[in-house]
Amino acid sequence: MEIEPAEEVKEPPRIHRLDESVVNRIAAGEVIQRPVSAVKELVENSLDASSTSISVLVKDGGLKLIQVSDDGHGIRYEDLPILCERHTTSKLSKYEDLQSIKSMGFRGEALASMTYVGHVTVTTITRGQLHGYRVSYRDGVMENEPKACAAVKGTQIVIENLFYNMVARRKTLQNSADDYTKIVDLLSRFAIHHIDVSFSCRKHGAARADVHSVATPSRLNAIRSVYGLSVAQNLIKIEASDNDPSSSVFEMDGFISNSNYVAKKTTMVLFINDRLVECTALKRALEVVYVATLPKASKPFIYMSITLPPEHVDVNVHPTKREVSLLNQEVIVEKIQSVVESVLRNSNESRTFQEQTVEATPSVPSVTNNDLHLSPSPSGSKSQRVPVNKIVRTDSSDPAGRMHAYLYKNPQKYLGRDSSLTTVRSSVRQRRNLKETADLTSIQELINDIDRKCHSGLLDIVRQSTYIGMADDVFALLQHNTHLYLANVVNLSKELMYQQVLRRFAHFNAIQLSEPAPLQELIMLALKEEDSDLESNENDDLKKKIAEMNTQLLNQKSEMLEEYFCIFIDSDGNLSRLPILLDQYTPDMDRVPEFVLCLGNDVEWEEEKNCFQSLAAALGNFYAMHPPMLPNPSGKGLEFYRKRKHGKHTQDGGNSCHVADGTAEEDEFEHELLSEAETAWAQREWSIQHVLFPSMRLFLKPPNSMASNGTFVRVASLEKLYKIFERC
Ligand SMILES: Nc1ncnc2c1ncn2[C@@H]1O[C@H](COP(=O)(O)OP(=O)(O)OP(=O)(O)O)[C@@H](O)[C@H]1O
Repeated sequence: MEIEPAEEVKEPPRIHRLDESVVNRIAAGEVIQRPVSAVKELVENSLDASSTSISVLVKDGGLKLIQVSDDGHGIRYEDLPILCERHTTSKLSKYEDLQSIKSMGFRGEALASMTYVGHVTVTTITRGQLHGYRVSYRDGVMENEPKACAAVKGTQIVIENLFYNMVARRKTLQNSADDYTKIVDLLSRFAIHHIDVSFSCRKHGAARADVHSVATPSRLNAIRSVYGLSVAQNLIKIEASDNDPSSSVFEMDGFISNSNYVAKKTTMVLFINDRLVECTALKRALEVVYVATLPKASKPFIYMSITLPPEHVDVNVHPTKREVSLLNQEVIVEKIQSVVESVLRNSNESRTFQEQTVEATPSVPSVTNNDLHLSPSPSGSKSQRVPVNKIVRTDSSDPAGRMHAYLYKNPQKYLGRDSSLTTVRSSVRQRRNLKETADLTSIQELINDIDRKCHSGLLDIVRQSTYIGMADDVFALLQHNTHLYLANVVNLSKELMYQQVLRRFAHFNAIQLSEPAPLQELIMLALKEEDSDLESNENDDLKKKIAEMNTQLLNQKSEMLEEYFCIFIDSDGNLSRLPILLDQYTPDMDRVPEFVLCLGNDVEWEEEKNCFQSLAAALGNFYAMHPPMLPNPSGKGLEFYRKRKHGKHTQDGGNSCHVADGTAEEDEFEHELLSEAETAWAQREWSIQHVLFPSMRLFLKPPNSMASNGTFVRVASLEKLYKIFERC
C-alpha cells in the first residue's frame, strides 16, 4: 500500500513592526503621488496662510524643482523644528473640528510626506520680523538649525529631487508626459476661483508665465485672463440654491458654456466649500444635459462653486483630498442638473426673447441668469442630410402601403379658408417687429401649460425608471422601484416631440433634405393614400384642387414656418428642410406627405397661440416614434412578406413552383423590402432606447391625461411576483 506523502505544513510568517521610515515613505507616496500633488498641497498651504499672491516655479516637470512662494502670514520660528514632522498642524486640534473645518489642510501630513520623498527647504518670515529663517528637512526632521536670512513677506517652499528614493516612480514619471501641463491646469483652476489672489506659474528658465492672473473682483475677468476670450465670451452665469433641510441645503454659483462654445473635452472646475475637488457623478450628469439640450453637442466648460453647511461635507475620504463626500449627494446632483438644463434651454430662448430672468419651475431651485453672455447662433447652422430615397415613397399604389390613411375630413372648410390665409402671417410679422423688445408670450404660455399640467407621479416614473425593452410594437417595459410598467412609446414620443418644439422654438438645427420635395406632389400622394379605394376622376380633380390650395397656403406661411419652426419651403414650393427636435433622431420620412397635408388641413392658422400649438402638435405627431409602415419582420410581420411574395407570383399566373424560380428582379425587390423593414425596425428600437428614454428623463413633463389614457399600465409588482415564485 502506498502512503501519500504528507503535505508540507508551512510555518506562518512572523509579523513584525515596520521600520518607521518605511511606514512614512509608504504613506508619503500615497499623499504625494506625483509632482502636481505636491504643488496642490503647497498652494493650498499658501491659501490657508491668507496669501494674496502665489507664484510657482517648476523645473523638469517638477521632478528637479518645485518652488512655491507666497505673501502669507509666515511660520513662527519656534514651530520650525516640528514643521515637517508627521501629524503636526496649526489647523486642527480635536477630531470634532473636522466637522466645521474651513482650511484646506487639516492632517499635518503634506510637508512631512514631501520630506520623505524629496529635499525640502523652507524660507519664511512673520510680520514685524527684521529677517527670515531658512531651514532644510529630510525624513521629517530639520537637517540643521534654522539660519537667519533676508526674506520678503511670507513663505517660500522648495522641493528638490522629488522621488529621488523611489526609483520606479521617478522612472515612470520621467517617461510619462510632463506633469507641467497638469500643474498649469491646476493653477488655472485655483486662479478662477480665488479671484482675490494673484497667481503665476512659470517653467524654470522661461521668460513668460503660463498662468498669470491678477486679483480682480470679476470672475469673468479672471476666466478671460486664464482661459482666454473664446471661453469667457461664451459663458452663461448660473446660480441656484436650496434650503430644504429634509432633502438638501446648498448654494451654487458659476458659469457654464453656451451653444457657441466648442471643445473636444469637458472642462469642469468644481469647488465645494472652496476645496478644489472632483465629482464624477455631477460631471456626467451635466454632460448628459449638454448632449441632450444643445444641438452642437460640444463638450462643455463648467465652473461651479458649491457651498454647503460644513457638517454636510466629509473632507476626509481621499488620501489626496481630491474627493469629498456630501450628504444627499444624489439630490444635489439632480437639482443642479435641472437648473443647468433649464438655464441652457432658456439661453436658447433668450436669444430670441432677449435677456430675461429665468423663472424656476416649482421642482427646481431658484435660478437667475441675468448676467447672460450670449451671442446668436444661426438656426439651421448645423444640418443633418437625408438621402432623397428616404424622403418619400413615390409609388402610392404600392400594396406594401407605407402611407398612413390620412383623415381628411372636410374639404369645404378647407376651401373656404381662402380669405383668412394671411391672418396669422401678418400677426407674426407684427410680432417679429416686436421681437426686439418683447417675448412671444403665447409660446411662454404653452410652456407654462405643460408645467402646470405635469403629473408628479408620472414624472417620477419617467425620471427614475429603467428601460427593459420593447414588449410589442407599441409598448415598452419599464421598471420603476419594484413595479413593472408598460409604457406606450407612441404617446410618449408624440408628447415629448410636442414639448420639444415649444422649447426649441425658433432655435432649431436643420435636417437638410438631399433633394427638395415638391409640396403639391407630396399632398397629392397623401390624399391618394387616404382615398385609395375610390378611384374616380371626379375625386382626382378635387384632390388636385386641394393640393394646389394647400401648397398656396403653405407658400404664404413659408416665412413664419422657416423662422420659427425651421420648415423651409423654397420659392418653387419645395420642402427642403425640417427641424431637429432631438439630436441623433430623424423622423420617419415615409410620413412626410401625411405631415404636409396635416399642415394645410389641421393647423389653426388664424390665432397665434392656437397656430403654434397645432403646428407643434403636427410636428409632434410626425416625429413620434410610430411603428414603421412596413410590418415588423421579426414578429407576425414576416408572414406579410411571405404572403406578399406568394401573392405576387400567383398574380403573375405562377404557382408554388414558379415561386421558387421567380425572376431575379422580383426576388431582389422582396429582399430589399425585407431588409428595409429590418433596418427601420432596428433603428426605431435603437432610437427608443438611446434617444427617447434618455431625453424623456431630462425633458418630458408627462401631462395628467397620461395617468388615465393607457399610456402607462402597471403590469406587475416584483414583490408579489417574488412571492408567487417562492410558492412554486
Ligand atoms: N505656506 C505656508 N505659510 C504658512 N504656514 C504654513 C505654510 N505651509 C505650511 N504651513 C504650516 O505648516 C503646517 C503643516 O503643513 P502641512 O501641509 O504639513 O499640513 P496641513 O496643511 O496642516 O495639513 P494637510 O496635511 O492636510 O495639508 C500647517 O498647519 C501650517 O501651519
